[in-house]
Amino acid sequence: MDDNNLVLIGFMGVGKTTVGELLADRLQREFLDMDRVIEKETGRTIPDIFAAEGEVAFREIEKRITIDYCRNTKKNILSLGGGAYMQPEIREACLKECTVIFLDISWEQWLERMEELKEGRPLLQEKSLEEIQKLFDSRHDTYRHCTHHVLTDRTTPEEVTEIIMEKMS
Ligand SMILES: Nc1ncnc2c1ncn2[C@@H]1O[C@H](COP(=O)(O)OP(=O)(O)O)[C@@H](O)[C@H]1O
Ligand SMILES: O=C(O)C1=C[C@@H](OP(=O)(O)O)[C@@H](O)[C@H](O)C1
Ligand SMILES: [Mg+2]
Repeated sequence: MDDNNLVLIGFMGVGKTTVGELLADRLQREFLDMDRVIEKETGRTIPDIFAAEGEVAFREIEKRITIDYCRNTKKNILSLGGGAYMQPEIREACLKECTVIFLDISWEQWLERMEELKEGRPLLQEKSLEEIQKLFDSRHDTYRHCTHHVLTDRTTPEEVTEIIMEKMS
């Protein structure tokens, strides 16, 4: 395996943070959840940033910090926030500098998990189900521009980690 960062992308709640931690353990690499990095660097929680400054301001902070980590670190496992990859500059930096793993999930399977995901995710609290499904569909067209694609339906985080390990070997 090369020294590239491994970047996990996919919709809110698909398992980027959970799988990222497991993967880092298996590979003996450092794990960085970009939402947590943003919270540490700004001294505020993600919901606080959305509430006080709005989504546009959050996206600017997300862009600056995510691109910095993609370009200027090596050998880490980075889990991105679900919307980060929609920003062309972030996508370009990820595809140029990192190995990008798309964790995919069907809408039906995601719906089963939705209620437990609302806490701490402002977009899931403020949007209707119809709006969330539209966002889900449109984002999936963009996530497909990746290095590796892993469907996570009916698969445990440990199994998803194993699938990624096989793809990397
Ligand atoms: N493969 C999976 N199967 C079932 N539940 C999962 C799976 N991956 C993650 N989860 C659960 O879904 C929730 C969201 O996971 P998380 O890793 O925070 O997602 P993300 O970082 O992509 O938003 C957590 O409660 C986690 O335990
Ligand atoms: O999809 C999105 O736009 C967002 C996803 C969240 O991260 P997770 O994908 O880890 O939930 C977080 O960055 C923020 O609430 C916005
Ligand atoms: Mg996460």
